[in-house]
Amino acid sequence: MATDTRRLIRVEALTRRYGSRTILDRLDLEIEPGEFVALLGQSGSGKSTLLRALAGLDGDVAGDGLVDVPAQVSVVFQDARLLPWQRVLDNVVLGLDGAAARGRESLAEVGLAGRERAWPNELSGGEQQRVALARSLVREPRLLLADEPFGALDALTRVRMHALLRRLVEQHRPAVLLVTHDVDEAIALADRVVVLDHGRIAAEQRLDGGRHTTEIRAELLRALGVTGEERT
Ligand SMILES: Nc1ncnc2c1ncn2[C@@H]1O[C@H](COP(=O)(O)OP(=O)(O)OP(=O)(O)O)[C@@H](O)[C@H]1O
Repeated sequence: MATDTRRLIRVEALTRRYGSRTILDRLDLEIEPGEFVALLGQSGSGKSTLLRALAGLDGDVAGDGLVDVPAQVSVVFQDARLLPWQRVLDNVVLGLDGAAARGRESLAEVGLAGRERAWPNELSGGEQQRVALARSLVREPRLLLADEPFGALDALTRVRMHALLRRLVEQHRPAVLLVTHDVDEAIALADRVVVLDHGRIAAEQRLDGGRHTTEIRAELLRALGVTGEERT
């Protein structure tokens, strides 16, 4: 059988403009199947714009370039975006016919077995994000896009969610693009960290165990424009 050498996700010379402002500037990015890429960048650097482009959620935005992504893409946002009038299980399998059993399995995977019939407002913020993850994973995405999914959670819940996400990704092996403000979160979770600056890639670091993470962290912070004095 011929080896499929295609890259799973390919962005080439991607440009996006809002009015006269160029937000993404001839950006190139490739993500391998199953690779976990974290995207860092100062506020306004274009992270969410890139994610929206990959999700196909920016239909009427001006720009050009190539976006080549697989058909099965799931997106998780900072807020869980559950439908308040649908029970937890119905939120997970929304739009999928005959998927209740798979939905239950997904809920069990995120630690919410037994909460299928709860209403979203009966769940904590962290639990709602678990439901959002279950909703994504039940669709078996080849690409999982996550825009600061843990940004609104407390530190302890965030650490738990990191472990959960790592486990789910190991099991389901989607490629992941995670937008985050948190350098340590990026280092903890990703195979590769990419820093965006004014819509271009300013730095890239692989977490393949070859180098010490303190060194990688310092380089990422430098690329983010954090001065030595500000570093902790
Ligand atoms: N719909 C829009 N109309 C006009 N300008 C927009 C729109 N969406 C985003 N922008 C602008 O594009 C720039 C990049 O926004 P984007 O949300 O991609 O940045 P970001 O890196 O995700 O920032 P943050 O970390 O603060 O979420 C910002 O300056 C923003 O004001």
